[in-house]
Parts: sequence; C-alpha cells; structure tokens
Amino acid sequence: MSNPIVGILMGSDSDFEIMKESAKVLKDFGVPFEVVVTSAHRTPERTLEYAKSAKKRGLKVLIVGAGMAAHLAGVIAAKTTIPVIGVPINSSSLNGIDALYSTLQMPSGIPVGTMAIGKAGAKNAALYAIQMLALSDKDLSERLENFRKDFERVVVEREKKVHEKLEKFLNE
Ligand SMILES: Nc1c(C(=O)O)ncn1[C@@H]1O[C@H](COP(=O)(O)O)[C@@H](O)[C@H]1O
Repeated sequence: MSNPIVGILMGSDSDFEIMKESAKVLKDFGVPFEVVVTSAHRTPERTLEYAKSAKKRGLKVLIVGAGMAAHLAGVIAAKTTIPVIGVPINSSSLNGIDALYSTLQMPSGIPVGTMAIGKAGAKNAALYAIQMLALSDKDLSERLENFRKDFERVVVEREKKVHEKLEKFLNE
C-alpha cells in the first residue's frame, strides 16, 4: 500500500473487532491507511510522539477508537492540528456510554469529531474521513457519489422486502 494518509488508532488490541470496520471501509475506497495500537494511559510517550509526527509523515485524518475512560482521541487532538475523529468503544460494563462522554465532551479549543458507539461509529468514522479527503480528490469524490447511489438502491430493496412481509402478514 502507498503512504498512509489516514491513521486508525486504538487504545488496546481488544478494540480491534470494532476498529477493523474503519479499515474495511478505507480499503474499499482505496484510501491508504495505517493501524496503530497506543494508549494515552499506558503508553503516553509513544502516543504523544505519534501525534506530534503524524502531520510531517503525511497523515491527513486520524480515526481514534477507545473504550472506558477514553482519553486517547483528546490527547492525540491536543498534539496535532490534523482532524481527529473519535469512536467510542463499548468495552465496559457501561456499554460505551463512558467512552462516548469522554470522547465527546472536549473542552473548547481542541475538538474531537465524535461518532456513534461501536461498529456503526467505526464505519462512519472512515466515511467521514473519506468525505474530508474527497474535498481535494476528484476520484475519491466520484467513488463517494457512487457509494451513495448504491446505498440508495439497497434502501429501496429493503423497502420492497418490507412490503412483501407486510402483504404476507396482512393476508394471514
Ligand atoms: N481508553 C483507553 C486508553 C486511553 O484513552 O488512553 N487506553 C486504553 N483504553 C481502553 O481501555 C479499554 C480496555 O482495554 P484492555 O482490553 O486492554 O484492558 C479498551 O477499550 C481501550 O481502548
């Protein structure tokens, strides 16, 4: 793969099952990415080093997933001006509400664009990154338009299925 322009970060390898969804979307769109496991709590120096060097290394957007007291996205955002997209992970007994609040509730000045909890959030994080990158990439922008058209077709198909099921149910 050519030089990564998106970084997918996770606080622990236990976040992989969620964060792999971001990787899948980026791969499908042909966007080069790298995957890093690092923790603001457990490996603070490594985390800061990554954030400080990300821009110089050519990265354009960072997707950061973490669960529990999810400080990773905020700490990364504190050390770079690259947009940071946060994905709260449902890895705790609070089902991700803890991670949602700690990712979302950033003090003013250092934003983290926060997605939904879990897999839907990880997928949307990649799509959101792609939307940002597509502003200055015509090919990517076209792929995004096609994706939206395909998505519309999927929804229309789903509606058809609902109509069939309803018909069956009403005639039982
Ligand atoms: N929230 C953070 C940070 C951080 O914010 O720096 N580092 C790890 N974690 C999270 O702890 C959870 C449990 O991790 P373990 O499964 O390794 O115990 C994971 O969801 C991880 O993202």
